[in-house]
Amino acid sequence: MKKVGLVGWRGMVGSVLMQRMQEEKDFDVIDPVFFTTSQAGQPAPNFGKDAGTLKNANDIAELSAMDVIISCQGGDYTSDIFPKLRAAGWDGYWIDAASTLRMEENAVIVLDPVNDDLIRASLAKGVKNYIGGNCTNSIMLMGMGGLFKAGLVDWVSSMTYQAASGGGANHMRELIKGMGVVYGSVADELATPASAILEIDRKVAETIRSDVPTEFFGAPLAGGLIPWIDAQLDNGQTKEEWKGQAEVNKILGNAAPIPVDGLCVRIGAMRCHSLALTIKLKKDLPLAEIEALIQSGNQWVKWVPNDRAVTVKELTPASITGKMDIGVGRVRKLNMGPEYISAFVIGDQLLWGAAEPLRRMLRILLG
Ligand SMILES: NC(=O)C1=CN([C@@H]2O[C@H](COP(=O)(O)OP(=O)(O)OC[C@H]3O[C@@H](n4cnc5c(N)ncnc54)[C@H](OP(=O)(O)O)[C@@H]3O)[C@@H](O)[C@H]2O)C=CC1
Ligand SMILES: N[C@@H](CC(=O)OP(=O)(O)O)C(=O)O
Repeated sequence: MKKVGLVGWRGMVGSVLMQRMQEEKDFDVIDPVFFTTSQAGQPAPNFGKDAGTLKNANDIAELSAMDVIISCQGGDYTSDIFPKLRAAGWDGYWIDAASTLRMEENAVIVLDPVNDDLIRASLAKGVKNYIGGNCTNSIMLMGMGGLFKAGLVDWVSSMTYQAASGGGANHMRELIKGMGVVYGSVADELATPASAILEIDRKVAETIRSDVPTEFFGAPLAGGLIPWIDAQLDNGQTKEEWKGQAEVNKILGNAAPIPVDGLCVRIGAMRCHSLALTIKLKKDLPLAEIEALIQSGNQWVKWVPNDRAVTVKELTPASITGKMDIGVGRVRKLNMGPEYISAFVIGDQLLWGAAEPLRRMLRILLG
């Protein structure tokens, strides 16, 4: 059995990965070794198999004994440890959730329902680094992969609605605390049906401006939104927006890049990222044909007809959270012309957006 080192297993992405690996019985077919940067020597978790004690995640010799390492520990860890490991001659497979290595020439961004061919060709060529994609891009491609595969996409404008979990566990907690603070500011008035709505609104606005916690997001998210995600680039894009075109085209292995751009916005959802897409197709196709192509993308596409009742029930974070489904709906032709379509794509950003592509890459390696 292959020795698989797991780093970052107790973090948020790592915990979802452990949950999925248990569900899919991945631990039955590996020899797991758990690493930590802070708890070395303590008992390792037991996911159906005794794994002894936690090893030091900064110990290059311990890491070098692994056939495969999966890291969900974050970009700083990757930047520090990965070069040292390779410099020490380690030749195993590195699977990572962090963005650090994604655009490196010797790394593949993994999303096998979309780029299985590229992954297998890279394995055959001896590539050893397999990196999970940005959550928003992975969800978009899981939803619209059928159209990309058919070579029909001329360009994509991608406007996103990204959940708090994209920032990490503390950001999710801050969102919930903020919701509580907002509610608390008008709890008495809400209990009194006769109270004036404009007074409630005034108090809520004042609370959002001054009392909602902003330590992690830097701005109030509860009852609002933040139209900026990640670092500022010189060209006016955010880093999150830059990743759209760069990563999507790398995942697809495109020699001629398809333009992908738009604005990324943080909203008060817990762990579902959504995208409102405008897609320019290369030709005018009947809507039924476009719908069939999208549905054929992969088995996780959950097609939602462009109908009010089913859309408000099925194409929402409430419906999609915690599931492997990628919801795709609101598909229709736009006024701009017959080649222009809209689509709304939604997925759990901790599943397909982070953990799932990593465990599926491990399965590909195990054969
Ligand atoms: N959040 C997201 O949506 C996505 C994240 N990623 C990548 O994954 C990386 C990890 O993200 P995320 O899982 O959110 O990070 P977390 O902050 O939840 O976990 C990272 C590490 O923090 C340490 N840690 C310290 N205190 C605790 C605690 N109380 N509970 C659990 N862990 C603790 C653990 O390491 P130790 O055991 O060594 O102390 C853990 O492995 C990111 O940096 C990013 O590169 C990728 C895609 C999406
Ligand atoms: N930046 C994403 C989450 C994330 O971790 O992305 P990446 O893996 O590209 O750093 C978000 O905030 O929603």
